[in-house]
Amino acid sequence: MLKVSNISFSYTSDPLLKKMSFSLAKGSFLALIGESGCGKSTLLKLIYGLHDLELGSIFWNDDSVLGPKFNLVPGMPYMKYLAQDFDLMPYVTVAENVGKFLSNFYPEEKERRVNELLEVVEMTGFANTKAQLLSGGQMQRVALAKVLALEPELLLLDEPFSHIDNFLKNSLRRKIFKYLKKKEITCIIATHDTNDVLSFCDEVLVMKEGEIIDIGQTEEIYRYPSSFYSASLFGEVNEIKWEENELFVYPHQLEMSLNSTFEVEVKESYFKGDKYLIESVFNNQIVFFESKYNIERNTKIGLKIKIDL
Ligand SMILES: Nc1ncnc2c1ncn2[C@@H]1O[C@H](COP(=O)(O)OP(=O)(O)OP(=O)(O)O)[C@@H](O)[C@H]1O
Repeated sequence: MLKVSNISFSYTSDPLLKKMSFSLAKGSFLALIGESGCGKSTLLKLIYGLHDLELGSIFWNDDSVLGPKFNLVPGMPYMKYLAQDFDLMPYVTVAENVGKFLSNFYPEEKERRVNELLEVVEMTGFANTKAQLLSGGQMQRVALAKVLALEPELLLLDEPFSHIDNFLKNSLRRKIFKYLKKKEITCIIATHDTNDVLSFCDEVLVMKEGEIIDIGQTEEIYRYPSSFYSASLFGEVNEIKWEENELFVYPHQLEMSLNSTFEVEVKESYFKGDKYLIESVFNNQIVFFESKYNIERNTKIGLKIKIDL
């Protein structure tokens, strides 16, 4: 189990992470989400031991994570951290990069393992290509294979699919997360991509200005976000203020209704493939809802909130 207790950290005189505490069970996947610059990468680096904590402690089971002041080689041996810059050796092959941390003592076992991982990241055909000749997305896939090579107990991923095109992303994501579950590798993933979060992560931690503002099971946080900020990290959301009430409602939770007094005026329709996202106005507030069909600008439509959210 990972136990982060009361940690604080800053790069400058401004505090960045403020007394953060949470824990994560073995084998669980946690998504770190929050606006750019809120400290997600820094939190991953602290968990890995790349910076010294100012306050608090981080434990993986009974081992305390040590920063560079106390650890000659930064980074804890049973963890792997995939940074946004991939950290590949450019002049050696893909296979050598992936096998960098594997022992040469058992060459057949090493080759088998490298091939297995190249298969997971769908890079088998590039085994003998020098890393410098790869595209950004291919480099990212090799970097993923490399951090998996030694089967870490805790894997820390910083935007791991950001350079991978949509064509490949979905199947790759399914393969990687399935592999991690099978191996019971605990995983923390900093991401801006809600598809990483909703389908694959068991838990979500929402960060804002260096603090945890929501943490819990993914479905719970999605359905009952504590703020507009948390909800909007999952996509478009409406903050509907009505008399004394304030509600956070996703566009798919609204439906058209003939007799509703909640009447909006349509401003724009955005084609989304299987539906349109309609931008409308109600009491000077922007309201997004979904429609099967395009709706003309200035049309007045009654809406209601679906009972079964
Ligand atoms: N080595 C550093 N020295 C000084 N400031 C830094 C350093 N690394 C990051 N920062 C600053 O700390 C803040 C948090 O950065 P961090 O990369 O942790 O945020 P993030 O939430 O991961 O952002 P993003 O989503 O854009 O990747 C930012 O304001 C950043 O400029």
